Amino acid sequence: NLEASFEDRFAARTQRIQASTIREILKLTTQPGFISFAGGLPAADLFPIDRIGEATQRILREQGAQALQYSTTEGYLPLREWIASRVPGATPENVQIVSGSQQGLDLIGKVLIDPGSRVLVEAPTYLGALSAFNPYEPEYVSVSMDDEGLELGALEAALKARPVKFMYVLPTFQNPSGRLMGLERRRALVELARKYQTPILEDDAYAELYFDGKPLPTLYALDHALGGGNVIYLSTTSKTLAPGLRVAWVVGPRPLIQKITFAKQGADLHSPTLNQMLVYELVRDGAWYGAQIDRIRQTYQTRCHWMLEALQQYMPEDIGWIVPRGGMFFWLTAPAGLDSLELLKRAVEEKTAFVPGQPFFADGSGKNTLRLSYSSASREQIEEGLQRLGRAIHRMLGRA
Ligand SMILES: Cc1ncc(COP(=O)(O)O)c(CN[C@@H](CCCC(=O)O)C(=O)O)c1O
Repeated sequence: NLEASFEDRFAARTQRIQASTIREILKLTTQPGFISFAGGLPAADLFPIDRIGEATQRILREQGAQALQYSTTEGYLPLREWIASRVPGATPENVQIVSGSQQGLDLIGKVLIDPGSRVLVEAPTYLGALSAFNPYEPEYVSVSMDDEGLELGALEAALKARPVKFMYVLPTFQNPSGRLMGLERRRALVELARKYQTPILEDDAYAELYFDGKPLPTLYALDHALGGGNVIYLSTTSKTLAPGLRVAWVVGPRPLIQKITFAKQGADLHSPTLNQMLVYELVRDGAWYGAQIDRIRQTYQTRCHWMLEALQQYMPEDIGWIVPRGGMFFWLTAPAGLDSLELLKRAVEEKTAFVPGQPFFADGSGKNTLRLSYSSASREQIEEGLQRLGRAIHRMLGRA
């Protein structure tokens, strides 16, 4: 029949389009009584719903026609000006608003990756970036990490071996490992990237979610101090306001931003006008926005501590983890033989879930790793969910 014949009609590039593991698990976890640690879902109890209602009403009252009309592809100018004012050396012409940083990843892939282009990524890296880049058929170069992030020796060897189109780096509370790259490593990385004239795509989704100490300078800022032009910076309001608004931005060299703007014209014309105006209304009040982010930081630090206690109590001793100093995730490593995909099946039987680690590795490794998110779990859910997970792991490791 005609419907079935679509199976033969798909473009060749769709061979590289697979379901997102996170999105697929998300669907699973809507069953009652299910406790999921899978999606990096920001704490819904912290969404500023009343303030968003008031601001939306005000915008519709005072600028309704503009808010509901088509608008420019580049994005709402006052918001671009606000973003540029916080990025060293940036003007609004360096800023493109995108519908979630996920769209930023897709558009950057679309304008930079040819079939066979080498794209350098961390091992592990954010699986959503791999999903965005895959249809453009890159050849990934996976580079190992130590406690601080990318190992620069391995990185230089890879850059020396063959030309790389760009490197995708998450220096601040890396997804999924939670790692934080220190200042010296950041400086050395930026210098290395300039030496090999290989642009860095810096994905800074979790920059504001630090628990202690001061935020470190972005790779973009460090590169700007050396003359600029070699870092593309991605950030989003998904973790500080609400992911459902889909408002994020790319800051980068003007020729690239212009190309992304043209690509976006062909993708969705522009990001939602009302949402951009709403985000601007919220962030322009620095006192409120700063307090909002403080609330989020304190909540995640508390939930992170609860999960750490539960891990110590319920995990077998041969399960290792990295204690994050910000962000949303614990990254667990099990004994080499344990397959976390198999573990997920047993965990789901116990009505709990996490993200198996293998989809975060471009080189197919990482079977024995898993990612847990604490950002939207209560103390009881963390306690109960980790007990369930502990039982599943003990059974798999063949212990009572
Ligand atoms: C490093 C990094 N870059 C981009 C994104 C996408 O965020 P946007 O909401 O598109 O701005 C994210 C969001 N990742 C979350 C949310 C995924 C949400 C989902 O697929 O349901 C996660 O890893 O669970 C990220 O961690």
